[in-house]
Amino acid sequence: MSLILHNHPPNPLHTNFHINKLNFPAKFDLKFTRRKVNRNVDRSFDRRDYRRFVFVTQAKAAYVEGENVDVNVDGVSERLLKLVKFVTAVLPGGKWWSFDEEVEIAQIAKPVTLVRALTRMWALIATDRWVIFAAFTALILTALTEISIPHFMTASIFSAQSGNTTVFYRNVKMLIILSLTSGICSGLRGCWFGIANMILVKRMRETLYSVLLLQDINYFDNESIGDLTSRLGSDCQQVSRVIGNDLNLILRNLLQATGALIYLLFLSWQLGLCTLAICSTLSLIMLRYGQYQKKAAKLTQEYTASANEVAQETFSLMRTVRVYGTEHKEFGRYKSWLEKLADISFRTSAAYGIWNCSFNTLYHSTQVIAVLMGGMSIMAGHITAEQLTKFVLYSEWLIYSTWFVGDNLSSLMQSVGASEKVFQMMDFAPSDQFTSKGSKLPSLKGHIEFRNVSFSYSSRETAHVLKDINIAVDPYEVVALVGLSGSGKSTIVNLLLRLYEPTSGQILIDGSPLKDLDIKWLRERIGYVGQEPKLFRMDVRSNIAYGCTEDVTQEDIEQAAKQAYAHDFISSLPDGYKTIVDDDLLSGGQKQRIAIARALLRNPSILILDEATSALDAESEYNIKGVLSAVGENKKRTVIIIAHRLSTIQAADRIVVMDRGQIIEMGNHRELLLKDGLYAQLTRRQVNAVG
Ligand SMILES: Nc1ncnc2c1ncn2[C@@H]1O[C@H](COP(=O)(O)OP(=O)(O)OP(=O)(O)O)[C@@H](O)[C@H]1O
Repeated sequence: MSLILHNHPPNPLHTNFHINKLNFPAKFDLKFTRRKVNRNVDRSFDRRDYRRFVFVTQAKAAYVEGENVDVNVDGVSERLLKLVKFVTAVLPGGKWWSFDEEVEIAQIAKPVTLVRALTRMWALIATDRWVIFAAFTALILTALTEISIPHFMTASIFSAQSGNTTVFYRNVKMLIILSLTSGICSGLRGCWFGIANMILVKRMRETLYSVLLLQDINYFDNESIGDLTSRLGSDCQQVSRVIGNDLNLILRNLLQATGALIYLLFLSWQLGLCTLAICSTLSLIMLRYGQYQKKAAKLTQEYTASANEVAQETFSLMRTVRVYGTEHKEFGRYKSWLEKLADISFRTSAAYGIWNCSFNTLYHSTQVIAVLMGGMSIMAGHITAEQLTKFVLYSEWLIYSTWFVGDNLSSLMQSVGASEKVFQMMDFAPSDQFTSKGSKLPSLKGHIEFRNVSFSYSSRETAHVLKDINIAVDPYEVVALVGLSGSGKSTIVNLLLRLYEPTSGQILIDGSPLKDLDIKWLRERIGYVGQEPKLFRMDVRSNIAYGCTEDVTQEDIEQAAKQAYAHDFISSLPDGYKTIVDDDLLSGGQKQRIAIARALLRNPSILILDEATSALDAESEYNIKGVLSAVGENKKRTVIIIAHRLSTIQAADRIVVMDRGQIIEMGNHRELLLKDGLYAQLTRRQVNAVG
C-alpha cells in the first residue's frame, strides 16, 4: 500500500474523520487523535506525534486492505518522499495545477460548449447579421491579401537580383495593391467586429437585465446584489469578446495558416509535412492549455463576483463599518477573495509560461529544420534559394498563425467559460405573475379577505411565519396590525401585495382571488409605504411621481406633499422639488414623508403603511395621524397600517393583534384595552416607557 505524507502536520480533525470512516476494530483505538482534536495543531503536533500518526494510519489502512506494511519514516526517506511529491505535483498535469475541487464547488451552471455559446450569441445578434457578414468579408479579404504579400516580396527581391525589370515592376505593383487592400480591409474588419461586439454586449445586458427584473422576489432574497451586478458587468463584457475579438482573430489566423500550409506543401511537400507535424504538436498543447484556461476563467468569474459582493456590502454599510471600526476586518474579507484570485492567476500565468516555452522551442525547431533540409535540397539542386526563402517566410507565417490561433482559442475558452452562468440566467423563466393574464375589475372598492392563509418563506420553509390567518377588511376601513417584532405583520402585507404566494389558503380582493387579478392593474391601485423607504437618485418631484401611471401636474405633486407634511421641507431644499436627492441626503423622517406623498399621489383604493411613521418626529407623527383620521373620515380608501408606536393607531376602526404568526386579538382601541390582553399590555408598557 502507498502512503502519502503531508507537507505539514496533518489536521487531527481530518485524521479522525478518515480513520472513523475506515471503521477499525477496538484494538486500533483512536485515543491519540481524539486527544489532539482540541489542541492547537501547529504547537501540539510535533515530529513524534507525526510519526505516531503515520504509523497508526498506515497500520490501519493496511488492516483494511489486509496487507502487512513495513513502516519506515526515517528523516531521509521522509524528505525524499516530500521531494518526489513536490516534483510530481508541479510537473504538467500534477496536483498543483488542478482546479478540480474548486470547480466542483463552483459548478452551478450547466457546462456550455463552444457551439452552444455561439448559437446563443448568434440568436442575440441575428437581427443585425449584415454587420457580421460585412465583418467576415473584410476578414477574408484581409487574410488573403496578407498571406500573398511574402510571395510577391520574395519574387520582387529575386527578380531584382536576376535583373528582370518587367517582372520586378509587376511584382512591386502587386505588392502595392495588396498592401493597400490589406490595410483598408483590416481597418474595416476591426470596425465591423467592434460594432458587432457593441451590439452583442448591449443585447446581452438588455436580455439579462429584463430577465432578472421579472424574477420572483424569492430570487432576490437568495441572491446578492454584488453577484448580479457582476454578471451584468464584467461577465457580459467577457462573453462579448468571443465575437469582437477571439473569433475574429482565430478565423483570420486560421485562414492565413491554411493558406500558408497549402503554399508550403506546394513548394516542398517533405518540408511542408515537417512543419505540419510541428504545428500539430503545438495545436495539441494549446488545446490542453485552452481547456485549462476555461476552468480558470470560471473560477475567476466566481471569485470576482464574490469579491464584488463583499465590496458592495461594505460600501453600502459604510456607516456601520465606521462606527464599529471593522475596516480592517472588511479589508481582510475582500483580501481573502483577492488571494484566491491571485492563486488562480499564479497557476494560469505558470501555464502560460509553459505554453510560451513550448511555442518558442517548436518555432525555432521549424527554422532549424527548414534551413537544414532546405539547404541540403539546394545543394542537391532540388530547390532554388528563392523557393527556400519563400519556404522560411511561409513556415514562419504558419507557426505564428498557429500560435495566434492557440492564444485566441484560450481566450475564447475563457469567454465561453464565463458565458455559462450568464446564459443559464438568461434562461430563467419569468415569474408567473408576468406570464398569466389576470382579470381587471370594473373598479376597486377595497374589500380584502384572508381565508385560512398560512405561509413560510422558501428560504426557511420549516419556519411557519403565518398560521391560518382569517381576516376580512371592509372597504374604507382603517385596520391596524400590531404585535411584537417578527410576529408576521409585514408578511401579511407582502402577501397582500403579492410579493409572495401563500403556502395555503386564499386571499380575496373585492371577492376575487388575488391570484386571478391582473397584478399590474391591482398594484396601480395600491399605495404602499415600506418600513425603510428608499429613494431613487433623481429629483424630489420624480421621486414622488415614481410609478404613477397617470399624468400628474406640479399642483398634484405639491398637494400630495402637503398631505404628507413634506411640502415645507421640500420647499426649503436648494432647488425645491427639482433638488436631486438620494438615500443618503435626507433624514429617515423626510424620506418617509416623500414616500407617503408618493403613495397618496396615486389616490389609491388601498393604502398600506408599514411602520410609515417610525422615523417621524412627534410633530410630524401628530400631523400624519391627522392625515390618517382624515383618511378614515373621508372614507375614500381602505387603509392597512402597521405600527409599533401604538399611539399612532388608536383612531383605527379595528386593531388586529398578532403573535407568532397568528391573530390573537381583534377590536377597537377601547375594546382591546378592556380585554386586557397583549394589546393592553403593550400599550401600558409604551405609556410607562414614555412616563
Ligand atoms: N425574506 C424573508 N425570508 C425569510 N424569512 C423572512 C423574510 N422576511 C421575514 N422573514 C421572517 O418572517 C418572520 C416574520 O417577519 P415579519 O417581517 O413579517 O415580522 P413583523 O411582525 O413585520 O416584524 P417587525 O415588526 O420587526 O417588522 C420573522 O421571523 C422573519 O425573520
